[in-house]
Amino acid sequence: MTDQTTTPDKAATDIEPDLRNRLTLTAVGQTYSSGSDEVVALAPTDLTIDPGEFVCLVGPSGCGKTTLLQIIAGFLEPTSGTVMMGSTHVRGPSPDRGVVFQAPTLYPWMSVRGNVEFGPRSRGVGKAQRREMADTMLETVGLTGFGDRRPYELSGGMQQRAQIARVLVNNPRIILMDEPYGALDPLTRERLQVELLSLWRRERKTVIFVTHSVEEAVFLSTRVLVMSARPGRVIIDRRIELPGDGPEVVRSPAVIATSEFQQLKLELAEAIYAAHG
Ligand SMILES: Nc1ncnc2c1ncn2[C@@H]1O[C@H](COP(=O)(O)OP(=O)(O)OP(=O)(O)O)[C@@H](O)[C@H]1O
Repeated sequence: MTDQTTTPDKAATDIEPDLRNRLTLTAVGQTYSSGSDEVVALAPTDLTIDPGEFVCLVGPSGCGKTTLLQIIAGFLEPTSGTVMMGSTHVRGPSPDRGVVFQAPTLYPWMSVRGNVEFGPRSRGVGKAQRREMADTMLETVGLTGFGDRRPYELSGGMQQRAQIARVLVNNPRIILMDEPYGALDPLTRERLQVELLSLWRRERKTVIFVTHSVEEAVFLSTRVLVMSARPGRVIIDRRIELPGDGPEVVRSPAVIATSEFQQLKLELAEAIYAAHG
């Protein structure tokens, strides 16, 4: 399956750059069937995400966060509705939408650099160029000097950085992250959160990030979507603005101590608690 442009190519290239990277979900729903059982994981959902947004998805366990992310990634075709990336109908995975999972999925038999080179190599990029691309990305995520190591020689946090480099090297328009820091210790997690914010500022990508932590969601995002218990649907769509925010500013963990942060965290935590039903 590959993505399909539903309008002529010319129209697709004439479209405003911002709209080309806009993600639009229309009545997207998912029902899983196994035997005679049916599970409505995601109720029909309408959603628009603009380029450069940092959106966090939170909600009770089993409310369909991963399902929604997998549909946007193109790993899962929804049982109803459509996903559009600009004027292109999402019908399968694409390097345009890079995915970072909770458990790093690096190939253990390859070096770290080999893992990062994997995407460009599959696209036929020559050896010298893909090596340069990989080394640049490893530098971006703070792994200069670790390219020749095997993934198992890296710590969990370093493996997550390598995974992010492997996604970024494909220059995706959207980065989808499914609880990427869930398994990390609190200090590493905080460091990687700040690194991610700094990367997001520099690269100007759209990020969609699933987390169970309301604090993580408020700290990272420009927008939080709260989902209800099954069948999942978006019940709160909240813009996040914190003291000191600005187009070039990378938030510091110090913002967590502000009353504005704590107030937002409380508001969203209460909504999630109520969403448990
Ligand atoms: N392949 C599948 N077949 C059948 N049911 C599934 C499948 N995948 C997910 N489900 C069900 O769909 C619902 C939503 O699952 P999903 O993994 O999207 O939730 P989630 O919000 O990401 O959960 P968690 O926060 O626990 O990771 C759950 O009830 C789950 O059991």
